[in-house]
Amino acid sequence: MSTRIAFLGGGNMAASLVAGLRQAGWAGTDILVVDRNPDKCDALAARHGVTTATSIAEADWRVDVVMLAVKPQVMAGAIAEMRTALGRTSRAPLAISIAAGIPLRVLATWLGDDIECIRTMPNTPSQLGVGATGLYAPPSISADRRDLADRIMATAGINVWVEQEADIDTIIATSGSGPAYYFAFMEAMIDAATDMGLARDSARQLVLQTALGAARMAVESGDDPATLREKVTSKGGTTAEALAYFNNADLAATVAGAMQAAADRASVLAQELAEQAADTHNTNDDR
Ligand SMILES: NC(=O)C1=CN([C@@H]2O[C@H](COP(=O)(O)OP(=O)(O)OC[C@H]3O[C@@H](n4cnc5c(N)ncnc54)[C@H](O)[C@@H]3O)[C@@H](O)[C@H]2O)C=CC1
Ligand SMILES: O=C(O)[C@@H]1CCC=N1
Repeated sequence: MSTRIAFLGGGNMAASLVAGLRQAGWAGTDILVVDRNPDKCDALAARHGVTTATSIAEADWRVDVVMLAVKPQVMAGAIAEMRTALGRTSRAPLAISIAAGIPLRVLATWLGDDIECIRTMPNTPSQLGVGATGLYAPPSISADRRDLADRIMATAGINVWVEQEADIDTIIATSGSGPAYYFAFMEAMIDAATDMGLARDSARQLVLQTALGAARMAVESGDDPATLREKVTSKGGTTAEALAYFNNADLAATVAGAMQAAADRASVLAQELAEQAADTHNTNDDR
């Protein structure tokens, strides 16, 4: 029997994962996207032939897996609505969270005892099947359910499982947010080349193809990035000058600082959401 997957939230990341699933041959009729924005639903239905619903309450939640794909700040409310709607169905789906900064202990308070959850951190290149996803499952999750999550996320690209949930914050800072770092670098190079006199379109073509070429070499050549860098760098040549400039500006420390800032933000989000979950719990207890 086929596995039915629902996406709670049909935004950027859900759209990327749906594209990966469809490209890998997952049937559109086995994918439900629930998003309150009808434009998102219409676009995904037209592009990928998936079933959609604009109301959590009215969606058909007879599914095997729910991908938790709304923003962290609105997750509690969306799950609460889903829980009410799920009350009508008999089987509890496996939840797979893709949200940054919501620990499993917080998700568990929102999901309830009967819905197990696996935490993942994908990235937007999933839409081309070249995504990178980190995954963590608590020891209580069965091998079958881990395999199911692995199979779903593998349609997006590579999977890296971690043994500790805390490592997910490092993955957020590395591959979750990572595409944006490379895009920012591309933007800066395009601007610089344009300022130096190239037509913007020429600068754009050269920068993008260079990024693609460098990434493919790093993945396909078998050499590590340091070796590949050395092969570009002629003694007394031009690359050495540029790299010395980066070193003087302490590029490595800047990158490390940026990644730490991303991981710290995930911790702060987790703290805020844990407090919110405790408040909700206390309010319910007071009733
Ligand atoms: N964008 C990215 O590169 C990545 C995002 N994530 C995670 O994915 C999650 C979603 O992020 P994005 O897709 O970027 O956000 P987004 O804002 O593009 O998508 C969220 C969607 O949820 C919908 N939504 C909000 N409340 C709803 C409700 N109550 N019922 C139904 N739909 C509702 C919105 O209409 C929106 O389309 C976040 O938790 C984020 O941490 C994870 C990895 C990478
Ligand atoms: O910026 C964010 O919070 C999300 C998580 C990783 C990428 N985008």
